[in-house]
Amino acid sequence: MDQLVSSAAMATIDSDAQLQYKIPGLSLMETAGFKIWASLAAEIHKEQHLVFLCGGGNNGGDALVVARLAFDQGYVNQVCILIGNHISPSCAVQREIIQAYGLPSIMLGDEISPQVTRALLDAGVVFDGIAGTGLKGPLQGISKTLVALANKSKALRVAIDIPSGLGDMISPDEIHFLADRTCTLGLSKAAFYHPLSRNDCGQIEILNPSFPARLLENVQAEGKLIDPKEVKMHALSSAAFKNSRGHVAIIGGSKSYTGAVRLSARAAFSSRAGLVTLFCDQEVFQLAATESPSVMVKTLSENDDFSPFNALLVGPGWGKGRESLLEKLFLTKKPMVLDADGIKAYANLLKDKKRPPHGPLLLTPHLGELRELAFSVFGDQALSLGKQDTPEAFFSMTRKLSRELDAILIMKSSLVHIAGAADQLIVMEGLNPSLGVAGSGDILSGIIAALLGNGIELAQTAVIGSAIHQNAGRLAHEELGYYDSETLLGFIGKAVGEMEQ
Ligand SMILES: NC(=O)C1=CN([C@@H]2O[C@H](COP(=O)(O)OP(=O)(O)OC[C@H]3O[C@@H](n4cnc5c(N)ncnc54)[C@H](O)[C@@H]3O)[C@@H](O)[C@H]2O)[C@@H](O)CC1
Ligand SMILES: Nc1ncnc2c1ncn2[C@@H]1O[C@H](COP(=O)(O)OP(=O)(O)O)[C@@H](O)[C@H]1O
Repeated sequence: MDQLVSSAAMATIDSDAQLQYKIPGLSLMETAGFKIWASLAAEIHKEQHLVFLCGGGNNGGDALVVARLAFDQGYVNQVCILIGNHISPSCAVQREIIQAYGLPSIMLGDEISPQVTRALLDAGVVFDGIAGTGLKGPLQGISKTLVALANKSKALRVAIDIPSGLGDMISPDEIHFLADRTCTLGLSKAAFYHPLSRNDCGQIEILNPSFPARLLENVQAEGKLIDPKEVKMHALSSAAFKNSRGHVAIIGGSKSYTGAVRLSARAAFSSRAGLVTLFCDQEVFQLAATESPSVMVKTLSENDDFSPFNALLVGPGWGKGRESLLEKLFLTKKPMVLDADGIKAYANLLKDKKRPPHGPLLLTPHLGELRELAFSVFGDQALSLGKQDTPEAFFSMTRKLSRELDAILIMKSSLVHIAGAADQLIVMEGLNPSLGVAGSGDILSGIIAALLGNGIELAQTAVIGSAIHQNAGRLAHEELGYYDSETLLGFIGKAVGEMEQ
C-alpha cells in the first residue's frame, strides 16, 4: 500500500532529511540520479538521442546527474537544455560538473532556438527535470513552451519526480509534461491521482534517494493507493446456504432502461448473494421474469415491504421522478447502495434541502454524478469537481462530501477513489479501458450490494467490491481483450474465488 503525499509534504521530508538527519542535499541528489538512471538504462540504446530538460532548481540538478551517469556509460548522443535564472546551490554544482565533463549543453533564454526544436524532434528519450515539488502555479514562460514542444516529440518521455506542470494546486487542464514514465522520489504524489492526471504520468516508479525511513513512515498522507490484486476477503463457510448468504433487493428498471437491473442482479449472485429480488416497473417485469430465472421479480409499488432484506440496491435504470419513493426507502434504514438514477434522485432531494435519515449508505457516482451531488450539498461553494479542479480540491471536497452525507463514496473513473472508508482517500488504480463499457457500473453496484447483504462491514464493502470489479475486468481483459458487460459477468465469480482466503 503506497502513501500519496502533497508536494509540500515531500519537500518537508527533503528538508528534514538534510536539517534533522544531516544528509547533505547533494548526496540525496546524487543518489536520486543514480537510482533513476539504474531503473532506465537497460531500456535505452546507446544510439538513441537523449535530451535533458533542466530547470534551475534541484529537479534540474537530478536531471544533470542522470545525464552525466548516462554519458559515463557511453550514451554520448545527448544534450542538456538549461533554463532558469535562479539556480539552487546543488543545481549550480551539477552545472559545473557537466561543464567540466564537457557534456553538450544549450543555455536557453526566453526563446526556443531552432537547435533545441531539432533536438527535441529527433530525440529518442526526453528527460523532464524542469520542475518538481518546487513548482509554483501553472508553467510559465520558456518552461511552458519547452513542455509544449516536448509533448509533440515521438520520444519516450521520462519525468523526474513529477511531470512538470502537475501540482496539488494546479488544474490538470493546465499544460504539463505528458510522461510515459515517471520516476518519483521518496513517495508517490497525490497530484498524480486526480482522475484526469493519472494517465499523463505513465508508468510510475517510486525511488528513494535515501530519505530516512522514519520520515517516510510518519508523513501526513493525502491518500493511500491500494492494489486490487492484494485485496482479500474471507471465504464463505462450507455450510453457507442461500438464506445465510444474504437477500438483496434491487429497486430499479424502467421502460427505457431494462438491462441495468438484470446486470446488477446477476453480478450480485456472482458476488455470493444467496437470494435476489428485483422490484421494477411493470414494463420490465415480463422481460426480467422470463430472462432472469434465478431472480424473484416483483412490480414496484408504494406499499412494498423491504424488512426481509439484508441490503438494498437502489437506482440502476430507474428513470426520473423517484424522489418520494427514495425518501421512503431511506426510512427503512436498511444498508443501501445508491447508484445511477438513485443518486440523481438523492441530489434532487438534497437540492430541496431534504435530508432524510438513513442507515448505512454507500454511493457509487461517476464524475458527473459526483459533481451533481457536490453542487446539491454545497451549492455555489462547491468546486465543480470537473476538469478545471485541482487535485487538492478533488481530494478535500470528496472527503468533505462523504462526511456531510454520512456515506461512503465510491467515485468511478479510470481510477476508483473511495472516500469515507478511512481517514485518507483510498485510490485504486484501474487503468483498464476494457472496463469502460456500458453496464459496467451496474455490475459494480450489484457486487457491492451482495457484499453488504453478506454482512460485510460498510468500509470493507467499498474496498472489496471495487477490487472484485477491477480484478474481474483484468481477468476478462487478459482472456478476451474487449468484451460487453454480460461477458464481464462471467469473470466476477472467478475474481471472487481468487480473492477468497
Ligand atoms: N535535496 C535535494 O537536493 C533533493 C532534491 N530533489 C529534487 O528536487 C526537487 C525540488 O527542488 P526545488 O525545491 O529546488 O524545486 P524544483 O526544482 O522542483 O522547482 C524549482 C524550479 O522551478 C521553477 N518554477 C517554479 N514555478 C514555476 C512556474 N510556475 N513556471 C515555470 N517554472 C517554475 C523555478 O524557477 C525553479 O527553477 C524535487 O522535485 C526533486 O526532484 C530530490 O532529488 C531529492 C533530493
Ligand atoms: N479505463 C478504466 N479503467 C478501469 N475502470 C474503468 C475504466 N473506465 C471505466 N471504468 C469503470 O467502469 C465503470 C463504469 O461505470 P459507469 O460510468 O457507471 O457505467 P454504466 O453507467 O454504463 O454502467 C466504473 O466502475 C469505472 O470505474
